[in-house]
Amino acid sequence: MRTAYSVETVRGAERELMARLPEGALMQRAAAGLAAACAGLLRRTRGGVYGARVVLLVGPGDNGGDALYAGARLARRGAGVTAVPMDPERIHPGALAALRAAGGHLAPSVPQQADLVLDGLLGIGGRGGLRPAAAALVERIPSGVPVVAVDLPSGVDADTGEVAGSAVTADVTVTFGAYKPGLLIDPGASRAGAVHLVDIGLELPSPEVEALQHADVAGLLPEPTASSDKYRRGVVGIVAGSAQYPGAAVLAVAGALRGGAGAVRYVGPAADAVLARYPETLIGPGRVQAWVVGPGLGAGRAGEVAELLAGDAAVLVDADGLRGLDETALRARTAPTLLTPHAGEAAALLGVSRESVEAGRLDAVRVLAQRYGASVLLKGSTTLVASGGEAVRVNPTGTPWLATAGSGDVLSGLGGSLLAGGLSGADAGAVGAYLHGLAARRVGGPLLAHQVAEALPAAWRDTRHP
Ligand SMILES: NC(=O)C1=CN([C@@H]2O[C@H](COP(=O)(O)OP(=O)(O)OC[C@H]3O[C@@H](n4cnc5c(N)ncnc54)[C@H](OP(=O)(O)O)[C@@H]3O)[C@@H](O)[C@H]2O)[C@@H](O)CC1
Ligand SMILES: [K+]
Repeated sequence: MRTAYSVETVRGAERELMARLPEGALMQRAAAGLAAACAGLLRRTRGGVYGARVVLLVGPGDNGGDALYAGARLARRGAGVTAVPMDPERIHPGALAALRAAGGHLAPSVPQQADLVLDGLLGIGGRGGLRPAAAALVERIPSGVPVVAVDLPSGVDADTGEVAGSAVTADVTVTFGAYKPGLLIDPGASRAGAVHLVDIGLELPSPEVEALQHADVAGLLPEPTASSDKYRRGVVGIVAGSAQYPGAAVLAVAGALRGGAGAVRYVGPAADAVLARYPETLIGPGRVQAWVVGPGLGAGRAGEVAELLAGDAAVLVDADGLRGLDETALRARTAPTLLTPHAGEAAALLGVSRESVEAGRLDAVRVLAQRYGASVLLKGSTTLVASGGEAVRVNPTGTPWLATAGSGDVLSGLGGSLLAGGLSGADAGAVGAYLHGLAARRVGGPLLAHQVAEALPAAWRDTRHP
């Protein structure tokens, strides 16, 4: 599991640790880890540190201090180090002295000949979009030169991954003490490059955000045992499709058949289309452990959704099923409920604009989960899953190719199948999103939704081989 902590939590842990350590010790730990990561990168790109041209972009706070101290360490190993301050009047004095003592120097503008650029403009003290002086330096980063972000790429909001205006795009981010949510959530995540965590000894409470990894998923997947039969492995029922959208039913069944349930039952007007493609499907009402309701349902079928939500099986509600959901009925349920909106559907559920959901996805998914008393999977470039007061799960396996017709239908069937296999709403959402993304990456792009469903068994096996 990869865990991430808010700025407030990191600052709290940092205060506690600092009180027990000599002054400046934490910054030295950070700088040592940063310099080691830079030296490793320079070894890979040009064979070593000696003679390398290193440029430091230096902000007014401790993030700039980290960059300067790391620059001093690289200078002592023979690099030529130039520091470009955002504001020459505000620069960490001790760190600047250390750089100068090691042979580094200050320059007023960004040299265009460089082997490595360190972005030490802003770390967890950054607020809002980059101010003009910072943005001007970022614009001058020479293209084609590797960029290492110090703690996080400047311009990325540490707590949410939001980017207001310009931001650094790094090849590597060396982060201190803990991952920050903004390194796992887009658009921040895609600005961070490969993230390298330097342990500086912080003691942290439970995380605000987490991302499953292969081993976590493998541990949660419902595997059959010698005593399993198809009913014990769970039956998932699919209420999807309409005369207008029969394909949604086929794709939801396609996902459900690959999610580990022992049987898939289909209820709705697209039975012929479903059977033609998947003769394994049971047709018509019957007992199930979990329902999937919504994909391709069309308008005017809210009664069917309400009926399923009044029952005692787990329910995954997607797409058209999400229209006009009754908050009180949802909150009264005792079986797992998983809602899987995209940003537009989430906006309708919250009564806000789509733009405001897109701009604050972490908040939106938390509020939805709280308001509806359900687990909520918010689809998007980084899919998020929230449930009660638990850490929000960030899916690390997505690919932009998944933004294609029908891929959400496959995900809903898969998630329902995992619910039928006994997973909680949050686990079914997070594991479903993970496998779905992994399967899509296996297919590559451009992809078709049914290919993602077909690649699910291979993705499932992949989680066993890290
Ligand atoms: N936590 C830890 O355990 C450890 C933390 N360490 C390091 O300390 C870093 C945090 O340092 P920090 O608190 O000094 O804040 P930092 O990120 O340098 O920025 C503050 C400065 O930026 C400015 N500023 C703000 N927004 C801006 C904007 N949009 N555009 C432009 N400027 C903006 C703001 O200006 P002001 O608002 O004051 O005018 C202020 O001067 C952390 O990320 C890590 O690298 C390690 O050394 C040790 C272990
Ligand atoms: K930075």
